[in-house]
Amino acid sequence: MTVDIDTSNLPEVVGERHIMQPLEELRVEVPFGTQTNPASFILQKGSCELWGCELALGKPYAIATGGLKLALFTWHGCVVDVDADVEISYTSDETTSNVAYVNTHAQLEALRDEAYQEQQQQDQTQQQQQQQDSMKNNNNDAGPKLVQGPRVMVVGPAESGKTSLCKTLVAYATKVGRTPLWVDLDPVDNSISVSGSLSVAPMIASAVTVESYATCGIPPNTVHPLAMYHGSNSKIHPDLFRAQVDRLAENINQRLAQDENARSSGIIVNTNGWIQDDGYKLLMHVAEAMDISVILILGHDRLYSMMNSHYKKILQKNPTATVPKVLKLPRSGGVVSRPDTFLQYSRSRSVKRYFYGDFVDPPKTADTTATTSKVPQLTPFLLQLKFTDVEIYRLSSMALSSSLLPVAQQQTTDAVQISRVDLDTEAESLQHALLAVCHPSSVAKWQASGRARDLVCAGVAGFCAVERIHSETDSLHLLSPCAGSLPSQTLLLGDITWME
Ligand SMILES: Nc1ncnc2c1ncn2[C@@H]1O[C@H](COP(=O)(O)OP(=O)(O)OP(=O)(O)O)[C@@H](O)[C@H]1O
Repeated sequence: MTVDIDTSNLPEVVGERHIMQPLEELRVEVPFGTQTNPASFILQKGSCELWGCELALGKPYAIATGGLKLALFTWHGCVVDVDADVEISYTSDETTSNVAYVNTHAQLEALRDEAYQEQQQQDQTQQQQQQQDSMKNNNNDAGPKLVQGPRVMVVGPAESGKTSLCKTLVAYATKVGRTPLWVDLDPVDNSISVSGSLSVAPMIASAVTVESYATCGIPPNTVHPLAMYHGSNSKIHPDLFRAQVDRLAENINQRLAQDENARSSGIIVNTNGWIQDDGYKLLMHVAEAMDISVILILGHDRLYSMMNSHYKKILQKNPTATVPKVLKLPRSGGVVSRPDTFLQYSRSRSVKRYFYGDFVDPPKTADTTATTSKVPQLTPFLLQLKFTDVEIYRLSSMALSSSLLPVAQQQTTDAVQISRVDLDTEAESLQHALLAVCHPSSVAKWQASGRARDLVCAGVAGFCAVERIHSETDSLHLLSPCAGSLPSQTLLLGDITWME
């Protein structure tokens, strides 16, 4: 049934106008372009949202370099203008997946409410118990059991809409005042930090914006993510991945133990699209390590059946075991696969955004002739360091295939290894490399234990990019997000390079 959308008193058309019926979605693809030719869209009437994040009426959203593949969805109908060199744009009414996602959010909300109330009751009982104990002079130090909100993991093949679903669930949750942790375990295309990392960020409503959802995940400087450097955006090292996930899970538990609102809000985990063989094992590892309570599978029957029967077997052996609920969700018909060049630009944009922030309006000055074009939000600095001032370690994995080991023997060396880069002979190979700067505390821990995983499975202080190598003066120029010396001299190297 079509509804009459009131198109009276509309402002002048900006670009192309789209009049959308309730429950329709405008799907837009814009290629990467130049900064002088930004893509913009504006909601002229009604209401609509980008992956759960509502657009403000009459506000132009400009994306400096284009490079968009997005969907604007309306519950009640709207008028949207899109001003861009669009590759393709069309309206679709096949949006049952959006309805399924909002229903999923409602079910998660019920679990969050339950967790919050249970925690309140438990705290009350605990207080009463403590009062009684103090009257009887009993010293019962057993702490209360921490009640957890839903721990959700989104899985599915590559380009099935996992990231978009995570964004939607995060946006809906923060809109109603929740503060879930958003975990991104996709080093190939990370929404929270630069690509090549595994990361987690505590989400709040102000960190969910249309501009950042349209390009990456969160606007710079709103929330402070914890990022571990996996070192590659083209492949996943299973041992390193497992070790980093375990440590992330510990960090998440520590954080949630301190923060009651975040605990009841739960976590939302985005995974990578590796679902076959070792990839499947890694997913099961994540589910166990992160104590996942709900697994959402995007349109993949085989994966659904494999996971379901895995947990059924566990329950058959031990009927009291706690296993996650496995749910299948429809995949949106709008999800598109991105060509390699698009992905490369998109990764490069996420690194550039790390150093320069978003493009924002220039500060207002009395000079009326001053430029009005957008300027980068942040200013990175160039550090010049001697080779002797830094220690650079390459991430590597020493995992031996079981076929290379004697029968029934296990590998004795730690599979997570690092090797020092000899700057006297290998400096040239660092050109444009992205380096992770380690925290002094993790460097100290690693030096005391000698275990590489103490260094690589810790959150990094930040990232630097090698701008130039001066072999004649034995020095290198690093682009750093802030002025002053680096927090530590120990840097991690993967296979990611970046140049402006
Ligand atoms: N409904 C939609 N309409 C148009 N484009 C969409 C829609 N949903 C998702 N997309 C786009 O499709 C692409 C793939 O979606 P998304 O990143 O969510 O998938 P993914 O499963 O996380 O992919 P990957 O496994 O490669 O990280 C993205 O560019 C996204 O912006």
